[in-house]
Amino acid sequence: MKPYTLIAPAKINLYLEIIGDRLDGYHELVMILQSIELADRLEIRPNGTQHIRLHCDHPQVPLDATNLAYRAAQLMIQEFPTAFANYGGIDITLDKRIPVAAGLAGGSTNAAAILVGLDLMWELGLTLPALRRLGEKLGSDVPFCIGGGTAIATGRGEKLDPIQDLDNLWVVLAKYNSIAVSTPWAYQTYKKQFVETYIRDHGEVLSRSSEVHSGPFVQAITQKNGVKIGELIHNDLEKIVLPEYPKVAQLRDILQQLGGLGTMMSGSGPTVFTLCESKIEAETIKKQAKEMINDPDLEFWVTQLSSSGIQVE
Ligand SMILES: C[C@](O)(CO)[C@H](O)COP(=O)(O)OP(=O)(O)OC[C@H]1O[C@@H](n2ccc(N)nc2=O)[C@H](O)[C@@H]1O
Ligand SMILES: Nc1ncnc2c1ncn2[C@@H]1O[C@H](COP(=O)(O)OP(=O)(O)OP(=O)(O)O)[C@@H](O)[C@H]1O
Repeated sequence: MKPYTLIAPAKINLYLEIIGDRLDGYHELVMILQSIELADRLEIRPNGTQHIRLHCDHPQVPLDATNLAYRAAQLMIQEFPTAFANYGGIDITLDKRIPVAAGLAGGSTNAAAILVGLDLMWELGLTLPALRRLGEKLGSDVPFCIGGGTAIATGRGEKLDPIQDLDNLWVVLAKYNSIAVSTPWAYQTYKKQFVETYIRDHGEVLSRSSEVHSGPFVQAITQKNGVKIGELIHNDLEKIVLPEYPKVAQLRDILQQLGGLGTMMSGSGPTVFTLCESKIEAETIKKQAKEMINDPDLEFWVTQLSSSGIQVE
């Protein structure tokens, strides 16, 4: 049986609005999710044992059952015991290029790659909706990561509506190596600061329609209007993460001053991105920011928006 190599792209959030509280402890969201070309590579091969073995030399990546790629393989074994009995265990080798705990869905895209890879290796013939339903069990960002591209995500992030792909723009990403943000912490703090206060003040749970500008945002994407997109990017979690991490707030300010179409934190952070019209513009902003901040802890990437989800090499 042949091994498979999977390309698992990261995502950025172009838009993240928290519109409500949910009984299951999650938040109701309206998001625009966007794949980027920065990607991890995962190789899966049958190992002739009854076990999942994960190999990765990145110091921040766990190798046990807390790894989302490992959990995705466990889920496939549980859902398809006959295929597992026929094909046996797998070795997963993860080449981690997406920064960890960065707001770029690194773990989620790895999980998505394992679902897609085992579907192929075990010849299951699962449809995209079926793969996405499996992905939901692993995390809110996983369903998006399977198909990637540009999508409107609602619910807790798992309900997806595709929109026109926005693959003509470039992006500069910047992240302090020593700063990692926990997604549960960001949402729990949001809940304490905004949702619970709302309940206290209004006597009812927070539930609003998308108040900011997701409608105009979708229109700007359809028109491929980079300037408008840059003006309308929005992330409610910035209200939580930026005050807690002043270095990230300062990085965001500096990148914003340097130009591009728009600058924002991705997801629960702490990665900050600037959207650009061209690669040259992105490289220039990266160079200037590097000179201005001059901190070896700060890492930059220049990459392009992508219309791809998980790809088989
Ligand atoms: C920040 C984003 O990455 C933006 O795309 C996502 O909203 C989070 O996606 P994710 O990491 O796949 O999230 P999950 O693994 O499903 O949940 C992690 C934690 O985030 C919180 N969470 C997540 C999604 C959501 N709609 N509401 C939440 O409150 C919950 O506390 C949950 O325990
Ligand atoms: N395959 C994986 N790759 C990276 N981290 C993983 C993986 N599996 C589990 N983890 C753990 O999950 C934590 C969050 O890592 P991840 O890179 O997925 O965060 P993130 O990009 O902020 O996620 P999201 O954007 O979906 O909220 C890490 O601190 C790490 O311990």
